[in-house]
Amino acid sequence: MSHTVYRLNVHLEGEGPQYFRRGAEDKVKAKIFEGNAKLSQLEMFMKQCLEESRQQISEIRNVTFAQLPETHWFNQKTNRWQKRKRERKIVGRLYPVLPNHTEKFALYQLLLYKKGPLGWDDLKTPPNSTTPCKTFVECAKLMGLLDDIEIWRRTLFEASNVGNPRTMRNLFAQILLLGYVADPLALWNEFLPHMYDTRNLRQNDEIERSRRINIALCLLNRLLGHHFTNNAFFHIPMPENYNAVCDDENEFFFGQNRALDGENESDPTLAEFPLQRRNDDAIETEDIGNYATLASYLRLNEEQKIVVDIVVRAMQSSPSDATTPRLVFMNGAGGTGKTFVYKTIIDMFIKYRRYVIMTASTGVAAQLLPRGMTVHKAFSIPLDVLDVNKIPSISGGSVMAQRIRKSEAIIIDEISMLHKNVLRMVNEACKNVEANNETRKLPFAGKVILLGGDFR
Ligand SMILES: Nc1ncnc2c1ncn2[C@@H]1O[C@H](COP(=O)(O)OP(=O)(O)OP(=O)(O)O)[C@@H](O)[C@H]1O
Repeated sequence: MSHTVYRLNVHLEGEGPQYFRRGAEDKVKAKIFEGNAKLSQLEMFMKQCLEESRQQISEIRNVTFAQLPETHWFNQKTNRWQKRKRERKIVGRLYPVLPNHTEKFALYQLLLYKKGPLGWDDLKTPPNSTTPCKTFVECAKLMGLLDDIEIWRRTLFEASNVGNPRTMRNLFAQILLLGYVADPLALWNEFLPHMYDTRNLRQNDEIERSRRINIALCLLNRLLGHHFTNNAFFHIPMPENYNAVCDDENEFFFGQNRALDGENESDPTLAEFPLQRRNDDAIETEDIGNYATLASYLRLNEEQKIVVDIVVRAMQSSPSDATTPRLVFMNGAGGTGKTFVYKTIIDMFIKYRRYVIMTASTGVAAQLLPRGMTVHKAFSIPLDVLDVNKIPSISGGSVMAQRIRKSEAIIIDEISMLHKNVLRMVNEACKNVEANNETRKLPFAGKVILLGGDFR
């Protein structure tokens, strides 16, 4: 190795790291409140540049932040950059910043470019100007350092010739998630007319326009939500009345809402909202008794039918009925039809509108299952499963808790690959979110548990 790499932290104003020994938290907190917090390496670089400019000398003023470590080192004791006495082979590297953290990414670009910045405002001031821009993004754009948006503009423009609002939103979400767009809001605003349905919309009807735009925002938020993020993360307005437009719970258990998603021919934004809600009481009484006539059930072989029968019988019985088994294990070598059984059960559950959570021990296995997710994700299982004192932290009002509470059955595939503590934690998660005191005492809060795997 020829050079040593010196890593440098990039942060926005007031977000610099503060290092302290355990026990000194209060001291550090007080200093921050007094405005006397220790300056970070970046802040000290800018401060020393300012000092040099006042003294009319140029030493570190001639270099960028990333070049600084080649000639200087940061003395932790004095909290200042100091000139190296001996020449050393060192290269400075800024810790990378993801482009979707737009302001920080713009700052990162500016730091790579600008030599001897005199402060935050100086960093925001383009060359040949004396007035700082409002944001780093604005400045970086003026300086031509952020031009990645062009490729996405062209992509969306091309798509807008043929795409309907739904496909445009899907594409837009993909671009946000994978394309690292520097200014998502500008892109959204530019293509907004293509993101919601404008058919039969009178030109002056602003109320109706806002309603449709809000629905488009809801649907975009939901698309992003599938990837654990939301509009706000990309600086795009959050929708109003999200729950009235998107019934996420319904979608999670029973699949896409046709009124919202099934439209190739018609756009969802024309649908009447809020949607008519299902009557949950009616669902509870829906009869699962004639499941044996379902086409998917009839395709099962005798052994597969036994498993499905046990699961259905358990669902039809009361959770407190100790005579009916509720904890089912399906053992079978690879390719013997376990997934086929899960799929049949899921089809059945969807048909009879009963709630089930379908999981597998690994993401790859989960992908093969309808609506599959990993056990860790479904029950917020901590990574360190060996710690017997750990329990999943699920807040009672969270979406996750509601899903678990509603579910009558839980399927876990590839069980042989899971540590026993995971099952313990699933059991605890079920009990912790259960509202009924009696069912809470039962294993897995009385839910039907189907485990499948191959222990050979
Ligand atoms: N009753 C059935 N009727 C028709 N095809 C079936 C039936 N059961 C299983 N199959 C088919 O057999 C193949 C293997 O089944 P499946 O994927 O369900 O096995 P598996 O036990 O889940 O395997 P693995 O453990 O490797 O995931 C699949 O193509 C599936 O469609």
